[in-house]
Amino acid sequence: MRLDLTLYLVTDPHLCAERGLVETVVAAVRGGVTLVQLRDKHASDAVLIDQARRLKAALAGSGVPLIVNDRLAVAVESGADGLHIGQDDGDVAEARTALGEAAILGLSVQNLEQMAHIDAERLDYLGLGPVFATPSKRDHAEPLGFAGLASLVAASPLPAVAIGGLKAEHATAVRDVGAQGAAVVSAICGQPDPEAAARAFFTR
Ligand SMILES: Cc1ncc(COP(=O)(O)OP(=O)(O)O)c(N)n1
Ligand SMILES: Cc1nc(C(=O)O)sc1CCOP(=O)(O)O
Ligand SMILES: [Mg+2]
Repeated sequence: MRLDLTLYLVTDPHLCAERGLVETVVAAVRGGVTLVQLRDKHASDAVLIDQARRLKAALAGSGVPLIVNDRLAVAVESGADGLHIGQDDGDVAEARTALGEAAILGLSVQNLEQMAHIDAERLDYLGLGPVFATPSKRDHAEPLGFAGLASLVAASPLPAVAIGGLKAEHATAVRDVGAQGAAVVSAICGQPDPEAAARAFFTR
């Protein structure tokens, strides 16, 4: 499936709870979200597989791929379109072998040292962050700011998406430093109108 990093929704189980995971995602896709990541740090594999299957069904025909955060087994078992892993989430080569060549595989990069060691041939994109401090990820690295983001983008051999504290008002600045787009949790999840919240990234 085609990879478009323009507006990447990363779900949060608590922020999506009131409206519901599937309904939140479907509304956000109506608003222009181009990629969706199922992220829940505490759910069991069985629960995540069920959620991923329901999201895949809801996204059918939209052209928007579904990525699973962290769990290779869940991505494979659920038939998701890809996997996003961090620096400590497992081996890129192992993930690529298990997922197959057609799957989308993303990796988090927080600094230039990590960038120097990426396995670019087996990856499709990088997630660069956090740009700003954010309560959505308690254990995040030192914020990059836009200057730090620009340095990482310049060093990246792969398409890159910025993440961490990003709101609609940052969409232009993210693209100005050369990133393909913004990945967001709270700017869409938990907003009273996720469709309008997503659309705002295209109108500012
Ligand atoms: C698009 C995107 N970029 C970065 C991350 C963070 O991944 P990671 O560092 O593995 O942290 P967790 O999300 O697993 O807490 C991401 N999920 N998505
Ligand atoms: C999942 C995640 N990863 C980050 C990183 O820096 O790698 S920051 C983050 C959470 C982003 O949430 P919000 O859009 O609400 O700030
Ligand atoms: Mg991770």
